[in-house]
Amino acid sequence: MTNKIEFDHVSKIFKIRESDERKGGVKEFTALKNVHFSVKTGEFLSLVGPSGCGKSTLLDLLGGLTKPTSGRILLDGKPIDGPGLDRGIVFQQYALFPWKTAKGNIEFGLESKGVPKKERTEIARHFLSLVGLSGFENRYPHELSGGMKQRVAIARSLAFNPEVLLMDEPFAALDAQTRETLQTELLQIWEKTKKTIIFITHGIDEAVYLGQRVAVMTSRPGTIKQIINNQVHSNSEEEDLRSTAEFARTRHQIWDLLREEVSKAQTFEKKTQSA
Ligand SMILES: Nc1ncnc2c1ncn2[C@@H]1O[C@H](COP(=O)(O)OP(=O)(O)OP(=O)(O)O)[C@@H](O)[C@H]1O
Repeated sequence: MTNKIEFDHVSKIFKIRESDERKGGVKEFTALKNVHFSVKTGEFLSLVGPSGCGKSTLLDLLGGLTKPTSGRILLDGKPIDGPGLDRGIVFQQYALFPWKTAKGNIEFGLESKGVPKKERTEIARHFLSLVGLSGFENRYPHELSGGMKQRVAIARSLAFNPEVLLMDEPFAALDAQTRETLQTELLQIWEKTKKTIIFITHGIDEAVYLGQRVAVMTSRPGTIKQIINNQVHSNSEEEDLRSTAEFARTRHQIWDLLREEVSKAQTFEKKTQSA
């Protein structure tokens, strides 16, 4: 398998205002430092890390929403220089147009891409069916549950046929049962569509359930601490993956890597609050 995405020694420094207004200056804040890893075509990579370690920053860079301060991010060997339809992004908040139906929300983006009306409708129906929402196409967002809205958001991203799906805690706002259902559905969608997926989460269980590999980040400045090859999927065909010994072992391994980073991040937060 070839590399779809490569982070080549990427750092990101933000300029922030001094908290002491009298100083009137600007100081630098290193959010990501020397991030270096790659993702294969068709791979599902989960990314976990303590709060504030730079997960969303990393995803924003991949989405082309911001640029690295140093280093390069390559997509199919070419540097990313802005947003593009080759990358779909799904955020925690569904960001649907409230005045458009589920189908209308999906069709809207396709319209701006110049897809003819008949084709737009077919594509919207296909992806609504893929996310289990056939029959709900004429519902407005306020008539859908949180899980359904997130399904529409996923369908909308997939409708552009992106090669890469970037997901920033997409299930974090959902209740536990809906979250588990959507995780299973996402795995099925990934198997059917063979997209390259990078999935950010706070949940270790979610990371282990979904990712073929799980990348663990350090506390700030964020960098990749370790990438675990997740064997949970290869060892079990029929059982509930979450109850296997391999799942528990991998979960434990990731928590061991994270524990120290979470405590560093908490110490930093306390220091910042008391400064
Ligand atoms: N535009 C910005 N300007 C200044 N600082 C920023 C900016 N965006 C992010 N940061 C800082 O960079 C750090 C990383 O933020 P980011 O949102 O990427 O972390 P995260 O790991 O996604 O956090 P969480 O898990 O809490 O969502 C944080 O300390 C944040 O305050």
